[in-house]
Amino acid sequence: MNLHRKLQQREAEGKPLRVGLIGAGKFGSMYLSQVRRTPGVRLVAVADLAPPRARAALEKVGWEAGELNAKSFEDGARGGGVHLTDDAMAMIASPHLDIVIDATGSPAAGIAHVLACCEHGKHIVMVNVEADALAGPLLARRAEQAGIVYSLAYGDQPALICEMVDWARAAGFEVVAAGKGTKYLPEYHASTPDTVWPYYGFSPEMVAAGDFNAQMFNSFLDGTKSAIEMAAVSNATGLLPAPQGLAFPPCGVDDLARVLRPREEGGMLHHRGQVEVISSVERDGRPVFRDLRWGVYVTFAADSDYVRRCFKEYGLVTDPIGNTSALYKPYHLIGLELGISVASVGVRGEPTGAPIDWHGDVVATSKRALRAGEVLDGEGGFTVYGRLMAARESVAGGYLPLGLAHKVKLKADVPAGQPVRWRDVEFDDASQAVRFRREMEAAWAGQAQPRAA
Ligand SMILES: NC(=O)c1ccc[n+]([C@@H]2O[C@H](COP(=O)([O-])OP(=O)(O)OC[C@H]3O[C@@H](n4cnc5c(N)ncnc54)[C@H](O)[C@@H]3O)[C@@H](O)[C@H]2O)c1
Ligand SMILES: N[C@@H](CCO)C(=O)O
Repeated sequence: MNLHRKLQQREAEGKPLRVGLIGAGKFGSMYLSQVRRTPGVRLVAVADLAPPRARAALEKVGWEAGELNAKSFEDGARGGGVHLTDDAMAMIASPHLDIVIDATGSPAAGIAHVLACCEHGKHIVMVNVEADALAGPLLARRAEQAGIVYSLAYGDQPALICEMVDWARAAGFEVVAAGKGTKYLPEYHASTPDTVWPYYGFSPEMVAAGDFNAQMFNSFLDGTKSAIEMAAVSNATGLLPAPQGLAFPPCGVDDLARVLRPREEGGMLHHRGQVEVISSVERDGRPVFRDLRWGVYVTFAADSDYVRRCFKEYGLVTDPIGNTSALYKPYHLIGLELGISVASVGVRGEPTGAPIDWHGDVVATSKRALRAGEVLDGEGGFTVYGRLMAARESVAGGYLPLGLAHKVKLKADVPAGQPVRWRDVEFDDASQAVRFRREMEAAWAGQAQPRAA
């Protein structure tokens, strides 16, 4: 690991990485708290729909009011403080920064931001995994053509999983499964922003003292974020979802190698090389022993007597036959560790994970019986949750991607628990996000995508 040394060099040479953040919410705030302590990185500007909220976020995490008065992007780049703006597009177009971070969570805005980064030659760190799940494979292709780096965001679980998958493969292991932990019960699929906090485990005092968006956090709970994240991992690693989507098996860290292996070997996987999310609670609500609620894992195979023996000699926890083992990371640090992506992109020119093909998709699925005339309200809302599906199944079924289930009116009733189809909604053909997604569907239509065996 030499990122810190390279950043120090940048600092010493007076050539800091010049960074602009879009979206100063919870994730953005966590990054803002760390960037001021990071050598070799200069925060030039923050763009948010509400600049006063951005100012409040910066001050809350320790910035002095006097550090927030840069008059322009140029002023910010020269060290005159941070420039606050509501104009993300102007920030991306500015020649005074090198790396843009999208931490808005808005799929349509994310697509627009990446395309603007391509146009203006800015690297993009995509915290906005909602946009990545909607159109990441084509966005990454566009970024490559434009000569910029498109990177998943370290600190969120997908990039941490990509790192573990890369570790295993680069060390010569076959990856059997990879994924993350979360708190899951089947009833959470119907959760709404009104019911999220007790399920999530936050007391009213914690909610009152924090800076949380109830709809965003509900998307972490109702299965949507898990589906989005596993679509991102699938597209970035080639690991495929099971045909039924995510099964959320309850599993503790000592059981990873036993549970996350194929069914025919005694585990629960549909196939080798699968993405899966494990639950920190048993189906009856009891806590799982040594759960991985906040973490990520990879299971990998030995595939030779010699390596199986090494696993034993060096104390690895394995499945009963000693062929599969696991590594895990107990936590993800959200925006607090986003600097790893910024540094990797800025000093190495390498993403911390990026889509390489289109395998996984997230389909809008009704939380309850929906009636024609109702308006869908996107990730974590009252009407739909996201279900992971193979991209080929999603396209063949004509299903509506979750990232487009925003402010669209239903033309038909949808029974509870069913995927919504494109033909069930009135969508705006002229919108950039709809056009871009349609373009991705067309671009991949003729390509043979691998099918889970
Ligand atoms: N909160 C978490 O714990 C967490 C964890 C992992 C990943 N994330 C990811 O971080 C991203 C943001 O989540 P959050 O919880 O910080 O949400 P949030 O609602 O707290 O913050 C989003 C911010 O972006 C701003 N914004 C929205 N659209 C914008 C636009 N078009 N232009 C400029 N600003 C815009 C909003 O005003 C808001 O301040 C999402 O992609 C989410 O998946 C969040
Ligand atoms: N991914 C986390 C939330 C924030 O990353 C979860 O599943 O609860």
